[in-house]
Amino acid sequence: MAEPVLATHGLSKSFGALQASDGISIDLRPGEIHAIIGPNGAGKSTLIAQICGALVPDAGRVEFLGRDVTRASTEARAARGLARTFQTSALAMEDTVLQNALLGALGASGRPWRFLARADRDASLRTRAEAALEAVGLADLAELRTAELSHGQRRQLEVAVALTLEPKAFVMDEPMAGLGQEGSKRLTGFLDGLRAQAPILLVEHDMDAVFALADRISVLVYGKVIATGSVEEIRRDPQVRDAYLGEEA
Ligand SMILES: Nc1ncnc2c1ncn2[C@@H]1O[C@H](COP(=O)(O)OP(=O)(O)OP(=O)(O)O)[C@@H](O)[C@H]1O
Repeated sequence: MAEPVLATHGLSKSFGALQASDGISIDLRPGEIHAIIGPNGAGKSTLIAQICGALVPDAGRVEFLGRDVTRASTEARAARGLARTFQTSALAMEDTVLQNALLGALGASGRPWRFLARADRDASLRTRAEAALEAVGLADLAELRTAELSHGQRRQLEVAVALTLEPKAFVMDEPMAGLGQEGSKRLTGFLDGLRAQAPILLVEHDMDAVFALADRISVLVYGKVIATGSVEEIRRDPQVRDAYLGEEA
């Protein structure tokens, strides 16, 4: 089996008496979408925060591309290719779609921010930004103000910004939230193709999307992984049905 791109080993994190992560070991393999599901308060966001570097675990390790990054900063992990997407606030709404992509490309280039004013005249940055927009299907909307994009298109733009960093793995926190049925369906189709660029660790409540996309699913309950398996294995698992899926599956 291929080496995992990203892995946690026994991650544990408490808030006072509350054990939000309880010895979590999961991995993300090349080319896959691994979905993390579980009821509200199960610890999904806490897990992602430790994987991306926003929270330091009490115990356990995070490995990315074969290296221990448990103590690395969020920025250091991002620079190595760990892309956390769907923090909509990161987009500059009054700027154009292309300017947002250029901002990502500038960040990726490591050039100082004072280059920003001239970024659109820099051929290499522009090429990188335009290629990312092309990849997510927004090339035709490059000159539009970002505020004019639909919610779904903004999420695609966030992926484009991430793509300028040439990510080795995506971590996505509820990308379908607020999209509506049509938008979710379109984004599902888009993410389906994106896994070829880099594997995706996907936290999502939308079970249609999860069942359509996931190669593997891990179920988190009270900070513990109670099951990991294929869509079929998870749908059939009596413990999972009890704890989370109920009759939905
Ligand atoms: N900074 C914090 N301080 C104290 N308790 C926290 C903190 N962050 C999270 N928690 C608690 O840890 C538990 C796990 O929360 P977390 O947000 O990780 O769950 P979640 O699975 O992402 O939930 P949701 O699906 O509602 O987003 C919850 O009981 C939450 O109240």
